Amino acid sequence: MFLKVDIKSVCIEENALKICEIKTPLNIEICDLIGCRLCEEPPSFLSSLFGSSPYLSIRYISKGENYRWTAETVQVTGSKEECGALENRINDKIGQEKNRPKKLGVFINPIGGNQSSLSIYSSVISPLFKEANISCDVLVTERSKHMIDLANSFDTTSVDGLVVMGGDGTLLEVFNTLLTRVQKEANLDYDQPTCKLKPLEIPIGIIPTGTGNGVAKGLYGNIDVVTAALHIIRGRTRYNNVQALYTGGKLASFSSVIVAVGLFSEMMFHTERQRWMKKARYVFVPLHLLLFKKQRLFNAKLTIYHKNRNSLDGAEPTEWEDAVQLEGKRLWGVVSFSGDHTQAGDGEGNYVAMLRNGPQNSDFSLLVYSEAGRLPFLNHFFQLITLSKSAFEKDFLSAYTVHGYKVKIINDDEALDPNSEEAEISRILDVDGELVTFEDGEYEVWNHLQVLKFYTSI
Ligand SMILES: Nc1ncnc2c1ncn2[C@@H]1O[C@H](COP(=O)(O)OP(=O)(O)OP(=O)(O)O)[C@@H](O)[C@H]1O
Repeated sequence: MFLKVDIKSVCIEENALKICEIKTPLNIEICDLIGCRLCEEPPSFLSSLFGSSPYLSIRYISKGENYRWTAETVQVTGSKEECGALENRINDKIGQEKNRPKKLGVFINPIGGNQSSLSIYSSVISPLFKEANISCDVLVTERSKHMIDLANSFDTTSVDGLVVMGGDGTLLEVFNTLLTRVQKEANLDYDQPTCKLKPLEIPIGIIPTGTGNGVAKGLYGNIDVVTAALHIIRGRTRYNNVQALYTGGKLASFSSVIVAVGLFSEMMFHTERQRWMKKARYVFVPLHLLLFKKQRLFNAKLTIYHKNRNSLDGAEPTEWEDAVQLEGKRLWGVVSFSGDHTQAGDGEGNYVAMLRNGPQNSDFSLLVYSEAGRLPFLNHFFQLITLSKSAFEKDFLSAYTVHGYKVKIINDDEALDPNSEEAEISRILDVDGELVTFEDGEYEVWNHLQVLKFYTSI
């Protein structure tokens, strides 16, 4: 929306900028102002005769349906002195918004999703950050895993926050590196699942330009890049939980979306090999596997941990209960994802509910799949993507809310050539869309509360 008003219809109050004498008066909260600047009409014949007319361009956040935010403009006309005075008052007010970042480290994966991160940064994100008076240190990856080096050598004390442009995989590389570094610096025994981790204090924002953008959906309610940038500009933050994966007695990775073995890791393995298909591989590979390939079932011992029910309310529990042990059942997959599936309803916004309620709740969702018909599974798969409640009510699926769990694969196929593709697939996990190998057929996943701080206002 573009609005042109006279300076006399604008007034600033304690918490809001008001624009009256228009059809629908505007009440813009100070925290929703992006920035303002004094401009002059470009020189013309008339301006050379009568002098140029200055105006103040005020940019603000407008909140639409489905959590979609846009950047709008009010053009205020008046004398140069009046406009200059209003500009100073607005900028003073914005300056009092203490949460707002002034300098950001921007980490860009140029090949994620549609490979459009760089052009989105220069045409959309950088101009918005400039309007908000935010300066940026920009780092762009040149190869796979380069983000880990970039994050590792980045001085996080030189900025107020970080911005990741890419998908869940890029975000994972950044926070895996930084969160692990924090634990090392604090000298914590972070390879122990019950070790209380130190939070990563620097806030992270995500501009969703990957293929899988699950975290952004949970933080902003959609994967619109402008909405994401406006959340970052506003500067409000929230701590989120992470899952931590342990194998071979060590911490192997954190995760903010999904840890999966079986059908989902097999899908990710083949998806990675078809990168040339770009985004289409995320449709083609799952369909091909589900419709034409034999289901790879496996035996596993699964141990589920709940919070110790004897622990005092609110106190961090120090012991854990073995609640369920599933053994001897032929499984197709074991999948955990951050957030609580019982918050699922109908529609995209549920990602928000799932993650928003997460930090107070120490549990996360675990799905255990047994053999399923192809079509019922496909139906489930698409319901799962939209987080529909009915996705979790299937006879081939057991859904739990857990604090941690352990999987021990019981390999009954001794004849498997250890160098074969089959064997390779049986040793990998899908962690936020990245492939991670686990050792001796065994791994554990535990939830860690409020250790990552994200820019979000919802
Ligand atoms: N410049 C680069 N060249 C090649 N690979 C890169 C580059 N930068 C990052 N990567 C790799 O991209 C992957 C992360 O991609 P991300 O998940 O952010 O986007 P995506 O489109 O969702 O991912 P993917 O294409 O893997 O599904 C990581 O494996 C990372 O190592």
